[in-house]
Amino acid sequence: MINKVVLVTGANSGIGLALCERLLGSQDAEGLHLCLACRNMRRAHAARSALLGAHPAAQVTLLQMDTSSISSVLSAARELQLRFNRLDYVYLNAGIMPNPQFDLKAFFRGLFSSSVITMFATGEGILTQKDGVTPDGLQEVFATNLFGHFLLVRELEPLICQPGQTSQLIWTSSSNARRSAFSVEDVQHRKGSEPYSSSKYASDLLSLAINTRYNKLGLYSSVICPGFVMTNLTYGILPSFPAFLWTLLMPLLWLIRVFTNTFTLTPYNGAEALVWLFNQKPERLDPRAKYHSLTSVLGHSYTQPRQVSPITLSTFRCASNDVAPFFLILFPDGCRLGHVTGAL
Ligand SMILES: NC(=O)C1=CN([C@@H]2O[C@H](COP(=O)(O)OP(=O)(O)OC[C@H]3O[C@@H](n4cnc5c(N)ncnc54)[C@H](OP(=O)(O)O)[C@@H]3O)[C@@H](O)[C@H]2O)C=CC1
Ligand SMILES: CC(C)CCC[C@@H](C)[C@H]1CC[C@H]2C3=C(CC[C@]12C)[C@@]1(C)CCC(=O)[C@@H](C)[C@@H]1CC3
Repeated sequence: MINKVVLVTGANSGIGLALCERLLGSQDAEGLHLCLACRNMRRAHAARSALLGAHPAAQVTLLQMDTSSISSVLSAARELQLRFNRLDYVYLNAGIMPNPQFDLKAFFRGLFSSSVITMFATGEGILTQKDGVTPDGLQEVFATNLFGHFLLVRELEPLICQPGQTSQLIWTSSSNARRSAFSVEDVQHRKGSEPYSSSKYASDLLSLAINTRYNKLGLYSSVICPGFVMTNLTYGILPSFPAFLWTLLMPLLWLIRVFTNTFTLTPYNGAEALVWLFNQKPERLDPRAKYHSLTSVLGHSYTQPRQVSPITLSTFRCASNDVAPFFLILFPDGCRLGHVTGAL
C-alpha cells in the first residue's frame, strides 16, 4: 500500500541520492513510494539498483526528466499525472554550476581578510561561471535550476493542490545565493558572471512567492541549504584537482568546521535539512526561513532555520503579489508556453 509519494529531481547522485537513501532507511519508510526524476537513465537505473540493494522491499520508480528542457518537463508532468493521483513531497534538487572559474588570487586575498569565514561558508567572491544557452533559448543555469522546476510545479497543480490534503515543495538552494547577484532587469542573469548564485537567490524568492499564492490551496514551499558537500558539482570546481587529493585534504576540511558549521562535506550530512523537513508539519514552518544543514566539529548533523536574506520591496512585490509577472519575465516567449502562462 502507498501512504506517501515522494518525487526527487536530480536523484541519481550526490545530495539527491543521499536523501533517497535516508528516506528509505527511516522509520516512516513503510508505504513510501520514491520516484527518481533523472535526465540520465543509465545513472538513474544504477541509483535505483543501489537503493534496492540496501532496501529490497522499497518502492522505487524512475522518471526521465531534463529540467533544462521545456518539452521534457511537460512530458514528465503528464506521465506523473498518469502514474499517481497525488504527490506528497516534491524535492526540487537538480542543479548545475557549469564551467566554474575559481579565482585563486581572490581566494588567497580572502584567506587573510576579515571575510574569510564568509568566503568558506558561501564561496562569495571566489567563484564565477560561464553560462550557456539551451535549445529552448534559455540561459542554461536558470533553465536547469529554476525554470524547469517552476514549470513542473505549475503542471503538477492537479496532484499537489488537492482539497483536504497538504503537499510540500522543497528546494535545494545554497548559501551562495546572493541578493546582489539577482536583478529583475536581467532575470536570467544573461549579462552577469554569477548565474549560479543568482538562480539560487531566485529560487528563494520563488519559494516565498509560491507560499503567498498557494498556501491556501494546501501547498507549502521551503528552501534548504545543504552546506558545502563533496559531490560531482563541487569536484567540478577544481577539475584539475583529482578526487584523491580531496580525500587527502579531508582532515583540513574537517578542521575548518571549527570556524564554520557549513562544511557538512558528505551528501548524507548535506541531506539533513531535506530529511528534517520531511518530518515537519508544513503549516508550522516559517515561510521566510531557509533551513540549513549544519555539521558540528564532532560530526553531529542538525538543521537550523535562518532568515532568507532580505529583499528589496520592488523585487518582493514582483515575486509575491502574483507569480504571473515573475513568470512572464522569465518566459517572455509566452506563445511557446501559452497554455502555462494562459492558466495564470
Ligand atoms: N554540493 C554542494 O556543496 C552544494 C550543492 N547545492 C545544490 O544541491 C543540489 C544537488 O547537487 P549535488 O548533489 O551537490 O551535485 P550532483 O552533481 O551530485 O547532483 C546534481 C544532480 O542534478 C542532476 N541534474 C543536473 N542537471 C539536470 C537536468 N538538466 N535535468 C535533470 N537533472 C539534472 C544531476 O544529474 P546528472 O547525473 O545527469 O548530471 C544530478 O543528479 C544542486 O541543486 C546544487 O546546486 C547547494 C549548495 C551546496
Ligand atoms: C582547503 C581547500 C583546498 C580549500 C577549498 C577552496 C574552495 C574550492 C572551497 C571553499 C569554499 C567552498 C564552497 C563552495 C565550492 C568550493 C569552495 C569555494 C560552494 C560555492 C559550492 C556550491 C555551493 O552552493 C556553495 C554553498 C559552496 C560554498 C563553499
